[in-house]
Amino acid sequence: TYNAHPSAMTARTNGKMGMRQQAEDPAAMLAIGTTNPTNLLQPQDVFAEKLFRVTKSDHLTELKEKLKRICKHTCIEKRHFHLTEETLGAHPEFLDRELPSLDARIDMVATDMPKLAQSAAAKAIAEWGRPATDITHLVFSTYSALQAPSADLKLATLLSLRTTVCRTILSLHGCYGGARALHLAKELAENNRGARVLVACAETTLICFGSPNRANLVGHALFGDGAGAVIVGAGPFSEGERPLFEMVTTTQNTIPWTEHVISMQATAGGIDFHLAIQVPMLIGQNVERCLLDAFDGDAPASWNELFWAVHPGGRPILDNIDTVLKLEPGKLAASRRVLREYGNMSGATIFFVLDELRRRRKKEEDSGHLLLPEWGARPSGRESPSRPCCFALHANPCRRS
Ligand SMILES: CC(=O)CC(=O)SCCNC(=O)CCNC(=O)[C@H](O)C(C)(C)COP(=O)(O)OP(=O)(O)OC[C@H]1O[C@@H](n2cnc3c(N)ncnc32)[C@H](O)[C@@H]1OP(=O)(O)O
Repeated sequence: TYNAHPSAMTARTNGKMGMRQQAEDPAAMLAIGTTNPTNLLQPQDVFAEKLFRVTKSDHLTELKEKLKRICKHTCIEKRHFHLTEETLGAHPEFLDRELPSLDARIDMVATDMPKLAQSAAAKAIAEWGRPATDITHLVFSTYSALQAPSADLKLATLLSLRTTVCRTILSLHGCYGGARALHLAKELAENNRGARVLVACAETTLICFGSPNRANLVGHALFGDGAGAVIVGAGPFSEGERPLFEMVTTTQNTIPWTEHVISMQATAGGIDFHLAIQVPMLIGQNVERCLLDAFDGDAPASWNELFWAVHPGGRPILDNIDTVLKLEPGKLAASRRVLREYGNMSGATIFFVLDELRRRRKKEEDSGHLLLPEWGARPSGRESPSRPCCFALHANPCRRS
């Protein structure tokens, strides 16, 4: 309901119409769940051999050697995939970009991708401890949503969310989808008193898989499948709710003229993506300026005063952030571990990093040696360097002074 007079609008929205009042405190993450497909776990050291065999590309010896070199440099040890050799056997069109395959891919992800998200969300809801019907908003991000009714409705149905749940889907945001979904959830939670927002992100490379060529080689070496979910809510909290990370501020920043650097395009043969070789360099050159913009004059004297939850887009990206921000060794350990264990799961990756960080903090707390700083930042998580998002996070809201 809109009214030209602001005070009339306030009166109306604070009245009986339900959750329109603002929350008392900043939003916080109340629970985190992650999951990976169990179909295929692929060690990185045999990935090139296997990919070239299953795609019948063994004759491209030079390309295979290059993928082996690239795989060695990723610092990834293993990745999970939904797509199996059996599925590829049943869908030879997935190998040949000239053959139409988008319909078959969409059919498969339409069923399987919401189930992957369901598994992560169910873990988050179980940790949260309240019934799924207490969720008021759902924000779902994926680069595989090319259909309506879309994956958000399917996920809401699978989880038996109430029919009044307010749903939003973010499509083709790629790596910054998880961060943008969290950003939206913060705004929803803080502007609707009592709201509890389920943020979910599920990514599967099935939608873009193809036979190896020069253009997709790095993608083959980097990306994996996974899903993450977080419950976001702002205070007052109900009994049993435990804030994990307070989401203090969120910003998004654009590096001009970089739209061409990372892109995705739906074609009859699946989604094509492009990763320019300059990505790590552009991030290195711009990360500090984006952070200074985000902190808006309030930046700490040293970036080492913060803990870091960085989207591990690739090993040289993390290396450049380390170098430029002069981070102490181990500051990006959570991001590096997630990259090593799962690869780059695009938008879902940040949920794994946050989960890893809270595990590390818990371990430190239990041992009585708390090393992780109380305040943190989460730069990156972008589909392209042109669209970074940044959070300031507070790891122990109860201790806030
Ligand atoms: C922005 C975000 O954060 C969002 C995302 O997650 S999107 C993904 C973003 N991530 C990236 O773009 C980073 C990808 N790059 C990497 O991880 C690394 O560069 C890499 C593992 C591919 C190679 O590691 P490296 O230390 O750069 O090794 P280097 O010896 O220089 O390169 C190895 C080969 O890869 C090639 N290469 C590197 N980056 C490439 C790229 N983006 N495209 C094509 N080829 C590439 C090099 O030309 C080199 O080829 P030759 O062996 O034939 O000379």
